Amino acid sequence: MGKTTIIAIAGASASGKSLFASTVYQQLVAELGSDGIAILAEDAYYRDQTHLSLEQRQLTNYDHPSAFEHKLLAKHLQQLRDGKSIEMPQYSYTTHTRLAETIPVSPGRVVMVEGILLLSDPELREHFDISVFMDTPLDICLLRRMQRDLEERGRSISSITEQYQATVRPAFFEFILPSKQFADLVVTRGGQNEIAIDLIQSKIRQLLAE
Ligand SMILES: Nc1ncnc2c1ncn2[C@@H]1O[C@H](COP(=O)(O)OP(=O)(O)O)[C@@H](O)[C@H]1O
Ligand SMILES: Nc1ccn([C@@H]2O[C@H](COP(=O)(O)O)[C@@H](O)[C@H]2O)c(=O)n1
Repeated sequence: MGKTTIIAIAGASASGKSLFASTVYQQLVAELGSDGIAILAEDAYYRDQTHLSLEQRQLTNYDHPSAFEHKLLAKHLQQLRDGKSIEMPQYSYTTHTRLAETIPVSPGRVVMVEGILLLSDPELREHFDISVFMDTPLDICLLRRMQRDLEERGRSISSITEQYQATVRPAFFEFILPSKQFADLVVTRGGQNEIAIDLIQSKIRQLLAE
């Protein structure tokens, strides 16, 4: 196998990171097959909290770097680069814990990883060959997050608004926005930016052809 390229996709919560990553992935997989290209989620590396009660887990700040096991993510990225398979954790936003089952991820020529704090961690940044920042207006992110958290993450309007004001918005200004300077490509209009999707896909095709 040739050299591995690791592409990070960062940005605010609900800025469209996973939609962007999966759009790029699905179109390429249709052309190239699933060998050679893999997607990881930073959210899968939220710390396991099974030792805490549900009430205690609800008090965790999920927008602070300390909520993530970035060292494990860094180790997994290095293993994929070294041509080794990894077992990616799975995470539940309902119980705020890791699931017992992991997902095997085979090494590929291209690894995409998406998450809010990827570019804010200097050690993680060392692993990225290409960094993308989704620059979606924060009010749009909030609207999308509300709808998603209500429909998919079992949250109430009051818990969404409390969490947003207590941790999500402050962390955006403290950690996420300052990390934009480390991006090679800043993407506006998220998953609807077909030019940006095309650019990343062309780069990936070029890498896979080398
Ligand atoms: N350009 C867009 N137009 C409409 N809805 C979008 C767009 N981008 C993302 N969404 C929706 O917003 C929500 C959050 O998007 P997602 O990609 O999961 O964000 P992130 O991974 O950054 O948290 C999802 O429900 C997704 O379908
Ligand atoms: N138990 C958890 C874990 C995380 N969150 C929120 O998820 C956001 C990151 O995921 P995105 O898909 O939105 O990028 C982050 O802002 C956390 O607040 C949560 O609510 N509960």
